[in-house]
Amino acid sequence: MIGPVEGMLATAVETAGAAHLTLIDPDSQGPEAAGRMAKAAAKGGTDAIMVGGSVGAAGRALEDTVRSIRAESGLPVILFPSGVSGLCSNADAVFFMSLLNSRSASYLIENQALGAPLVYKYGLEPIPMAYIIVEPGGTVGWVGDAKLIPRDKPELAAAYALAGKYFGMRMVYLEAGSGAGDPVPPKMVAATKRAIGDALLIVGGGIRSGDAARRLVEAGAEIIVTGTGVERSEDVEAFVREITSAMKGL
Ligand SMILES: CC(C)=CCC/C(C)=C/CC/C(C)=C/CC/C(C)=C/COP(=O)(O)OP(=O)(O)O
Ligand SMILES: O=P(O)(O)OC[C@@H](O)CO
Ligand SMILES: [Mg+2]
Repeated sequence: MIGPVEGMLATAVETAGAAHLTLIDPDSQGPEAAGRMAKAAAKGGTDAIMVGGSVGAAGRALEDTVRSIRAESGLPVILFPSGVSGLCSNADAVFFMSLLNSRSASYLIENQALGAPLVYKYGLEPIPMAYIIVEPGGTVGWVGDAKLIPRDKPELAAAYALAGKYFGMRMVYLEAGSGAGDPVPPKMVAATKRAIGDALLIVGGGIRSGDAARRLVEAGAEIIVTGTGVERSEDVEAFVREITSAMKGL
């Protein structure tokens, strides 16, 4: 069943051609700074805030960060958990993902099995998502024990993505890893989108400019994620505006 946050993202994609998500890692700054970043990102045209990190995004810092972001930005918060400990009760939704190219049962199904009762108890909206990590993969590739998709093998990304769609996942996330030197190649994005049809394609990792975001959306990406660029920019509103104005309404 499609919930309100997923519905909002689908509508944003329908009306503007693409949506933008800002990733905030609770381990990178305190709750107040996270709230300020989210507020500026909202002014810059981001559609929702993802909260997570591969290491240390848990407990009180996670909850306080989510609270501050919701209060300051008024945007929905989607958890992007590295495991069960990345869940908390005061967010709106969770990317309920399986890392399809992991070698570890822990990231394929175990965290999800242990987390599912909490998602239910907390009343979080689960958004079923296939998570696929492409070279270079960064910290998340290592932590998630991923058999990284080679950058010159778009057909492998497309095959994993189609498997996810056949499992019923309505979103596919192609991830190059936070801070990647280059984003996922546009050819891989195009091949993946061709394979998954009406499932929504999210692309993230190493996207630092409006041009890069536009190239990915032209190739078939529907949701663009930026994390490091937002964390590092002096003027978050201007940075997010550069990305969103380049990729929306094409
Ligand atoms: C659905 C539930 C309960 C768990 C899913 C568990 C899975 C499949 C996790 C995938 C592997 C993993 C470690 C994901 C982490 C996702 C994430 C928050 C990545 C980005 O973090 P950043 O903070 O940008 O990167 P750094 O860690 O490099 O800072
Ligand atoms: O930090 P960046 O490189 O923007 O990557 C964001 C996201 O894809 C990481 O999960
Ligand atoms: Mg981080």
